Amino acid sequence: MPDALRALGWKGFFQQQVVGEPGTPVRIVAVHRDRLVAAGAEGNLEIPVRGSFFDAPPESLPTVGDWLLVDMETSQPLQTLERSSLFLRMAAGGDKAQLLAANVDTVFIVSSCNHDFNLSRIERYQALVQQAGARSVVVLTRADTCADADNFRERALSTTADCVVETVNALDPDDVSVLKCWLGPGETIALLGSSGVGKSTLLNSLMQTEVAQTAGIREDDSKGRHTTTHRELHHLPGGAMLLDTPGMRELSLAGAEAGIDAAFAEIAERASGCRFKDCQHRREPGCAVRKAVAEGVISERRLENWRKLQRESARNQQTLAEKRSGDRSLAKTYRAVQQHARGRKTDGNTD
Ligand SMILES: Nc1nc2c(ncn2[C@@H]2O[C@H](COP(=O)(O)OP(=O)(O)OP(=O)(O)O)[C@@H](O)[C@H]2O)c(=O)[nH]1
Ligand SMILES: [Zn+2]
Repeated sequence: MPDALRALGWKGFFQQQVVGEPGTPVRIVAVHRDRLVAAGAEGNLEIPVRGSFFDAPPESLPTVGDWLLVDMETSQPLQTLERSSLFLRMAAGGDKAQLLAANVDTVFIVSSCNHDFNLSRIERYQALVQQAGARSVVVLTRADTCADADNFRERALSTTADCVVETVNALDPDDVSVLKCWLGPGETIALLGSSGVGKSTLLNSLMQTEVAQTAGIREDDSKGRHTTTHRELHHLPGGAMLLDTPGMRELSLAGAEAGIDAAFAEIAERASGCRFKDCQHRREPGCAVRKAVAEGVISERRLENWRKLQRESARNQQTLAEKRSGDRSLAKTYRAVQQHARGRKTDGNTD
């Protein structure tokens, strides 16, 4: 496996898909209206957005982070490789799923050790990341301004069973080096978190430079309007890449029951013991989940949040299904990453 490709995030999961296939692998690093910018073993390549390959529904088009096989003679894409993870949002108008990022390995869910700290919001992000097929690490900033950072850490740890939490002073490059183990060569990461929690600060410390300021460069589209469709993969000093797209802040939960259940595993597990298959865990007789709440095994707050997220996901899914896009394509779009995530869990393989 060539080192240049590995540095771009090429892994066994992609290698196994290209055996005997024509074309050269390249990774999409930016998506523009009229062209894609890709990086490959031989350097960067521009792929014009034209031809039948692009004549597809939005949820099938390549997005930033995707691996494509390209005919290097013509710069024409031949196929998009199956993704190890995939993030999407509802497009403006809410009738289409719009792909935002593919093949992200680890997402740092950023929150602060202060009054902004909100467990239910962290859980929403955990469900999103689970659904996308990536792994999440909760990063709590402002540990330096808080006397009881460990208390926040404990509370964050009370979310999912396999939750990983790090507390940092995001202003200090030495301190954020605790995140190094997720930042090895060829690893792709992304940041999620509300405004002001310290994402740009964290990125700056990770880069030890001031790159975050330059993200989301404005450019003119063909009608002379400014658009902020520039999306980017930044290279971090340790060899990892940070995928920074503005839309990552508006991720949607749609058709995400599997991700929500994975993020609330203790509820999903108990629910299989409920008398009714469609039990809402409210006042139904024989409800194993309510029983666990009464016994103090499941928190009432988490059950309430699980319900809220299931509602949000179902409502968005319904909107997509009613409009042209349909739920079948979304289910299909997600199926592969769910299978990959399950495979990774059972064999411990991160490829
Ligand atoms: N003391 C301290 N200040 C921090 C820390 N993290 C962030 N800050 C400060 O918090 C403020 C907001 O941080 P940003 O990095 O701009 O937050 P953001 O998440 O990028 O915000 P958006 O760009 O709005 O999404 C800045 O003034 C930072 O200096 C930290 O760990 N310790
Ligand atoms: Zn029940």
